[in-house]
Amino acid sequence: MFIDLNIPQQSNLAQEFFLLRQTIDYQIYRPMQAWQWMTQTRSAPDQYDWVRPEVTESWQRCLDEYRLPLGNYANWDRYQIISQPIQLDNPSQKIETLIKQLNLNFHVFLKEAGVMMMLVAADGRLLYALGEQQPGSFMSRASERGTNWLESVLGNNGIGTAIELKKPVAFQGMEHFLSVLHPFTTAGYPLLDESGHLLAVIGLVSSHHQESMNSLFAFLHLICVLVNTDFPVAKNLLAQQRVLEKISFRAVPKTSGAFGDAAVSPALEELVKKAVKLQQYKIPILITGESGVGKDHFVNLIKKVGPRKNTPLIAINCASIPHDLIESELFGYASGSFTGAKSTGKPGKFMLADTGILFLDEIGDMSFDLQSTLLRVLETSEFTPVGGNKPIHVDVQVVAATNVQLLEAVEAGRFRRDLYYRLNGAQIHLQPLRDRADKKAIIHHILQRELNAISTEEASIEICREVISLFEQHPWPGNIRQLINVIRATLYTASSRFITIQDLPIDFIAELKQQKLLDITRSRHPDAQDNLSVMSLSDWELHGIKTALKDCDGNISLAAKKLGITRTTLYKKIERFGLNKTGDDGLLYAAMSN
Ligand SMILES: Nc1ncnc2c1ncn2[C@@H]1O[C@H](COP(=O)(O)OP(=O)(O)OP(=O)(O)O)[C@@H](O)[C@H]1O
Repeated sequence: MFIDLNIPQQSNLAQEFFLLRQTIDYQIYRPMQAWQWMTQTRSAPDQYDWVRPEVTESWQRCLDEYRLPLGNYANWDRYQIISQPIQLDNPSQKIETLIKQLNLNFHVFLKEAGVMMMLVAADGRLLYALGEQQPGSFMSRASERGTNWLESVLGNNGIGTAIELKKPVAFQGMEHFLSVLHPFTTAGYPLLDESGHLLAVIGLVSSHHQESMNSLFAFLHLICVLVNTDFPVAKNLLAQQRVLEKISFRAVPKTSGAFGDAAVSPALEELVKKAVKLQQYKIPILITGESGVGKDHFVNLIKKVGPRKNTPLIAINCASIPHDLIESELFGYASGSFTGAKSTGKPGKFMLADTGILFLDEIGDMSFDLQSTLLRVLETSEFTPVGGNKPIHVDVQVVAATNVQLLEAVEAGRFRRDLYYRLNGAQIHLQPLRDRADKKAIIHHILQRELNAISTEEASIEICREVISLFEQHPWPGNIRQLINVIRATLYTASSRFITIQDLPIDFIAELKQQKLLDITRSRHPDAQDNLSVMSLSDWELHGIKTALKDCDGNISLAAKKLGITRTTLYKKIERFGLNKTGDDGLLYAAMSN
């Protein structure tokens, strides 16, 4: 089998790489000091301006959990090649075959670039390595089949840490715990099965560590995208990637239960059950909750599964009935009762709802004088059509809904107290989406539903995890209605079948920024490159400080907190970089004394 290098859409690659870079960019980079400090103090530095948190955390594991020795030597006594045969399950065997195939296409590049590509089993043992190494060197031994790359043996490294964290990760130079890896950059990309179970890791090791982490990661990513395009098993596995923010949602076969395609979590189901019971005793139900939480939708659900499921559901929007038509709308009229009336007469909503449910939507917005008319009928279940002379008795289940605080309206004299108690036989409150324990489940359900609606059999639409995570964090002031609108606007106007932040509607992006869920750089177009990756270390530091000061409007305390350093340290750095004179961006930081 020859693998056709069918490179996916460039725009997707650019977007994914942009997302990836965000995870490996430093604010300030000073691993040498950090490493020396760690070897002297036997503790990982917790100041974020030294090394990235991933580095600190992995060093901490090396110290506390694996108790690796410190110093200028590798953990040779535990570094070993495990000789017993490596049993691979089926998917890993397929991946190994694939990597061998990729060798046909990459070996020249690997050789020229001094990069080793490795396939490592989930237990940390190396299965296969491509690329040439100097005989007798550390790397030539570490690339033998069976070599154990786990963190507990070689300290943090792209491969072992990817196994530990089950996410793509890279380390360069002195970010490695063991000095034997200091001359290298290591990167690893885990392949997971659909349930998140680790199958193997594809790793790269480069001997040119300076500034090479980004390009190594990009190359690794390219390999994995190629795996993804031509390898059905891996396609599903890679779909689960977290840092690559790859597929999290794709269309699945449609299923429909008692509630159709509604998002019904156990909590909502409980409320439906309660409402069904209330209907059995014909107790008026008052549904409350913010706009868009699904009050209307809820009424449809309780009709679907309640005792009145085969009877009419008649809805009245109490806020919009014209005042002079209210009586005829509600009670109907007898033939010829007024000019313009139909000669046959017309049944009103109460009549139409007989034996079924009468839904009084937006009851809190009903005008005060109409409230007494309504109260009268609710009390007797009887009404007389306009122009008629015989009262009519009806059997209706009354359900009202409002997003107004009705009790407050009662206190303020805008809503009749007696009507309030008449409607409020029992109250069902639908919480705003942001407060619901089942918020994520609802979001996921609706995403899935909308994806199903738009995906075709041939082509699925996929949504990157970062977008989903923003959805999960957003407070959704417009509740489920807003959620549906944003999802639809995103899906229907997306530039490709892989949805990223760039596809979100502009007004929603603005809302995310306002909520501080998205910073400006995260929503920038992926093609907007900057030169951050080729800055010197002190440029990094300066850049980090300036950015923090700007973000915090010059507030020293906040900026120091953001940078993870003390105010005194920040003042010193400001002085060192001459930021206490007027900066090139016109800010005089020295004037800030907070
Ligand atoms: N559980 C749910 N599953 C799927 N869709 C839902 C669910 N709840 C609400 N929706 C959808 O959310 C949107 C808003 O719901 P609905 O109109 O019922 O809200 P509301 O609380 O009545 O709003 P308002 O007070 O503004 O009238 C509708 O499109 C509805 O279909």
